[in-house]
Amino acid sequence: MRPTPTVLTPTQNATVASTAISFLLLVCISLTSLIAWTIWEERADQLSESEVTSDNMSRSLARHADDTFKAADTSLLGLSERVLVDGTSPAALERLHRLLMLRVKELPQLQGLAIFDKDGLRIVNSLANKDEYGSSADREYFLFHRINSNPGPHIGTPFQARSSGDWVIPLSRRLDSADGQFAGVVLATIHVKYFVSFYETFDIGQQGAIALILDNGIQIARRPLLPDSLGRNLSKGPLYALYKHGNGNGSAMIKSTQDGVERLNGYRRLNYYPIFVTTALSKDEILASWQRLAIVRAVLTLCIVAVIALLGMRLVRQIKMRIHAEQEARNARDALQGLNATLEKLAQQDGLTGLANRRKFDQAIDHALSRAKQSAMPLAMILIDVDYFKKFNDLYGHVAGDECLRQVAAVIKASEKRSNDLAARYGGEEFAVLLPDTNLDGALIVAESIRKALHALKIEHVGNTPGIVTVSAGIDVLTSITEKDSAASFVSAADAALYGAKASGRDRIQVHHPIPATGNT
Ligand SMILES: Nc1nc2c(ncn2[C@@H]2O[C@H](COP(=O)(O)OP(=O)(O)OP(=O)(O)O)[C@@H](O)[C@H]2O)c(=O)[nH]1
Repeated sequence: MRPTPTVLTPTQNATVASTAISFLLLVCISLTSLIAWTIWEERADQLSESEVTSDNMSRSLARHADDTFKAADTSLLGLSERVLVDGTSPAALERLHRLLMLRVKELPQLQGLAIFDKDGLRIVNSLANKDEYGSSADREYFLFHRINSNPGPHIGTPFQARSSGDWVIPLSRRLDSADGQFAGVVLATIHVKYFVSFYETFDIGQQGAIALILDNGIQIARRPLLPDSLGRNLSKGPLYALYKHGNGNGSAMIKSTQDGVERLNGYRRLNYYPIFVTTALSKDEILASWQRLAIVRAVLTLCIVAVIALLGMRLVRQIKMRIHAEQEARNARDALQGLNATLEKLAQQDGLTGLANRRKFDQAIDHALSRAKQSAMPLAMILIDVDYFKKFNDLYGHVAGDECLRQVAAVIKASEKRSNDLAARYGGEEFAVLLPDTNLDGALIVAESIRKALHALKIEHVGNTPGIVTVSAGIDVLTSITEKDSAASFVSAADAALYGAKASGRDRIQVHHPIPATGNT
């Protein structure tokens, strides 16, 4: 046996449609959110990887700068010792000059070495023509050592060497006489381009930057080397603030005050010298490959979401069409049921008078009989017949006869006082009234009221003795229903009474039992 299909109510159908729309929205939003979250996570990973790279580079560059300054500083210590031990006799200075030239050749970072006396006058230098560029009294490093008794190394602001015009970083130490008085300065100048060339060997992208910055914020080397890079004071910038307030190492995303580019800056302090190195990778370049991938992913995701949305909308449309079709089918079914009910009613109605027809009346008798049997209540029937109706038709015509029957029917219909009372056209000019729970007295009252009401209408009928249309009626009342009582016997008893009424002069009521007839006799 095929299972009966489940029919949903309109509310349930609407719920199905809205659930489908909600599901569709949920899928689209979830998918978009998931991809957006993944893309964002990948961005964070990319930045975090670059942070590690930048930190590693800063570490190795700090080590390189330490080694570079250390090698030069070691030479300065050796020279100081030599001057103190050998003195400054012409022969000693001649040996010293050769030694200085040798050191400069050995160490590629060195631009030159020089020793100055307490007045800043050159004692000896590493130049081939040792008599050139005799004084440094105006140089920052000389002025620094003259007033600072600290014997440690000093790294000053870069300047252009008078001998070559190259930018150099001065690394110097103070010379003290045997009695502790300022005796001069021993100086090593280090090529800025030595650092810059080294920094150029690293892959830091087109917009990356590497810088070497003194502890006081003065920049002493940078890649790329801009015209105002060297000697620039960065102590007011955000990177310097971070460096000063942290432990000397770290990283941060900072917008450069030098060229306006936003970069991820890793910074690290040198171990032996008051300098820190910073490696900056451009944020745009770090995120460039991520950005390309993110755009492709976003476009693909939007395409997928659009396809899902389109298919989903089609599905929802089909659901709505199905709901609509079901609604229409329901409406058609309701209309059909209404039509059936009308047909059913018409099938039980008399076309001329609108009263119940014979078929309906027969059904009603059966039903009333079984009810009366159960309830032991009386059941009455009145059969009514228009007197001399053949004559009426003959006198006034069939159409007038029909109209007369309609008027008689209306009078009889008015006798239906209770819901179970039923007035019917029994056939031709004969009518019947079924009165459940009604005894003889009640039935007589109803029959008499019909007869009188018709009198009151005064429908002319010259073929009838009173001159108006009258009716005769026969009544039968069943007080206690037995097995031998049937619809047929019930009707025939009433019919017999009606026959009696006709026979005894018409326009009267006769009861089936031998009870004296009432009326105008
Ligand atoms: N106009 C019209 N006449 C009908 C209709 N049904 C039955 N008749 C007529 O009613 C008449 C009944 O006549 P009879 O049965 O001889 O009875 P009667 O003339 O009323 O005489 P009594 O019943 O003895 O008083 C017939 O002429 C039928 O043609 C109807 O629907 N319309």
